[in-house]
Amino acid sequence: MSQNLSGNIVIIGFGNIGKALAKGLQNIATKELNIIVCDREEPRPHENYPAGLDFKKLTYLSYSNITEKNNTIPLSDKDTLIFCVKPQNFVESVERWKPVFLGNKGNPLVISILAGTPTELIHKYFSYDCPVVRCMPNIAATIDASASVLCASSKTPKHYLERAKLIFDAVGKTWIAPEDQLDAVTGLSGSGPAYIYMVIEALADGGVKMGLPRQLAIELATQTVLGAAKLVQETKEHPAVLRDQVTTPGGTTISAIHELEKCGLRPMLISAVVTASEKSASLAKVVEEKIRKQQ
Ligand SMILES: NC(=O)C1=CN([C@@H]2O[C@H](COP(=O)(O)OP(=O)(O)OC[C@H]3O[C@@H](n4cnc5c(N)ncnc54)[C@H](OP(=O)(O)O)[C@@H]3O)[C@@H](O)[C@H]2O)C=CC1
Ligand SMILES: O=C(O)[C@@H]1CCC=N1
Repeated sequence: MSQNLSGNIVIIGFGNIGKALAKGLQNIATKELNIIVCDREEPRPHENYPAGLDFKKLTYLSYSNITEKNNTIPLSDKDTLIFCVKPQNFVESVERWKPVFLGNKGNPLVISILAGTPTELIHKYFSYDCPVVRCMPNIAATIDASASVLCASSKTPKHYLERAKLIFDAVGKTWIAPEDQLDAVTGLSGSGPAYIYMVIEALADGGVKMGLPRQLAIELATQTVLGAAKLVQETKEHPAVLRDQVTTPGGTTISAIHELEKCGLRPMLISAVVTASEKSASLAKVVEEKIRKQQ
């Protein structure tokens, strides 16, 4: 897989997801494939970094150690820029980093993982010449377990989408989907890990309430979520079929399911995905407004 990737992969924005991608991608770094990360500031000692992140496998650029005057790193067609900043910081990040990376050598692939930001806006503000791919990964990229969904802009030749897929294949599983599904993907698998952490925490609290030690309760809740997810993935059974296999007639599980139905677990999770998808779609306006003010 990694033999087809070469050049530079530049991650702009070294926050939560930027660090996760850097941690995942450092494993495919070679003499021919450099991973460059860019943020406003130098790494701060008190910051949280993913376990195993190795700064020696990365080149780190900050506002203070690179300036347009003293360094430019013109990227070519075989290089890739991945924007990992918040939508409201996209315009500022283009202003700051475009002069560093866009010389006259070529047009790198530009990947945006910004929630809610259409490829058309990336073209409009960054470049109409560069190929543009939009991707929604998730935080499990840190351990090569991301669910990532990709789409290319209509102007982008297919082989660039294939390159983007190779990059995200290195940090988990990937799917290709039409761009109009990316907000729904964001509400489901982009934000989804947060919902599952809440589920794990609440299950563990239930165990603690019933007398289990906290650490054991967290480990059991985690393994239960992992095992249940793996069973769906490996058997490809509908989740309802697997749920029925746990639900012994007159047993414990059906009593709990009755309680979950009364409390509205399913409508609650459906609403969570819907509201996060709608919020994602609304973020395009934030970027549009920033672009309008800049022009
Ligand atoms: N977190 C997640 O699980 C996922 C996030 N995303 C998307 O990724 C993007 C980032 O999210 P997240 O990592 O959570 O946010 P964070 O705030 O954790 O990270 C953003 C990082 O970008 C930095 N930054 C801001 N402006 C610039 C700039 N001009 N140049 C370089 N770096 C800059 C920020 O620095 P500073 O702190 O100084 O502002 C910060 O370190 C968002 O668009 C989000 O929609 C997509 C999928 C999953
Ligand atoms: O919360 C957010 O906006 C980002 C997008 C998906 C996950 N985190």
